[in-house]
Amino acid sequence: MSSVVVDNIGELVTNDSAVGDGSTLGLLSDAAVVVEAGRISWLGSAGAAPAADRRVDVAGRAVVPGFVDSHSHLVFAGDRGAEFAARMAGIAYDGGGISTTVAATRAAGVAELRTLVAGRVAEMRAQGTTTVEIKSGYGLSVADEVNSLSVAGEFSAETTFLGAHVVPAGVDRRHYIDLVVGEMLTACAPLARWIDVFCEPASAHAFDGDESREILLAGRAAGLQLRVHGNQLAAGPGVQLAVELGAASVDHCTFLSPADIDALAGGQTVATLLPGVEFATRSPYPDARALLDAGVAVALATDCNPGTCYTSSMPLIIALAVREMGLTPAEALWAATAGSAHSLRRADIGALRVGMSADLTVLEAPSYLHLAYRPGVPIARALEIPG
Ligand SMILES: N=CN[C@@H](CCC(=O)O)C(=O)O
Ligand SMILES: [Zn+2]
Repeated sequence: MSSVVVDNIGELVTNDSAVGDGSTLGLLSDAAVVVEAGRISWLGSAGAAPAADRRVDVAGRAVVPGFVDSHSHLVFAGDRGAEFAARMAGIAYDGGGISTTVAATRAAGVAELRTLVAGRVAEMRAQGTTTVEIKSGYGLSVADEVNSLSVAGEFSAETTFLGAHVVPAGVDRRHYIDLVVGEMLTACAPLARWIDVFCEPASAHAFDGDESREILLAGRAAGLQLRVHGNQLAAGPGVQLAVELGAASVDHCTFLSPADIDALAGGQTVATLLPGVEFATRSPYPDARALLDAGVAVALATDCNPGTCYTSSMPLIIALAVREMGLTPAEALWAATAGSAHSLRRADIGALRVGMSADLTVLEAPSYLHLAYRPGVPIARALEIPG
């Protein structure tokens, strides 16, 4: 079997406190990583690396675990730049613009959607993301949700059925929920690992607590694991429902009550924060410090979508988490890698250890600190390891 040594790593972030400096990030300086068949077979001091068939010299750059973007809506067509401009002029986001994207996505064929998603995934990889979760949710008919998930599955194993994104325009609410938990779920479950629901109290577009519970339980009965969009537009039932049902993740968490934080601290559900959304909707940022100080597991993701946050950049999200939510640079990097992997219940990504996937991101920098220190500068890229 052919082996590759990635050598001359100035600073290696492993996310393994058992190695290196003993910190949560498990920092090693002057390090090397040996890769065989896509897995890490050795890592340690560069001088002690075993012989390998090929060598990639990263010339003293920092290497971090590939970013895990655990929340994205990449399967869409169309553009909502004008909606963004209106929001910057003071119009609040309420989810109503989703119907614009649904119309454009339905009008696009599978081939066009495939091309669009391929471009977005390539854009993410060029910025250091090595795993991306991809949701449906802009089809909202049986055929269009199936098409969206089929395309998503060509690019990721982390596919999420989000038929319960909004009630489509002109469709009776109860009729649509029956479709989501019935024929649509039956058709989509074989194409997805996860089910998600946009849960908001008293929203014209999203689903309330009882509706969300019904949809999530139906998804679980169909073999899907649970994720929730919760507490994005207002405080509400999303977070506590997610914890009660043992969802892997509740995402947004923009408006949290003390009881929400207590529930998260006592449960198994990761709080996935999406600060690009607050940035692009002029909303208050979630109280990340309160979550971390309460011992809640926190992840970071882009939420890349055409409405609330059209960025594919995990480095931007890390910079926002540090500057706007008070995470330390180390907490932010951990949340964007190990934290997000945990939110996907994946033990093979998000850290660099022997046996784990060799998802390495190289930085045009001597230290991971530059991810937040140099916002907007394209310093991160997923490392291509020669086969
Ligand atoms: N809130 C629900 N869904 C997306 C936005 C969808 C859109 O506006 O197109 C989100 O995560 O913010
Ligand atoms: Zn989302």
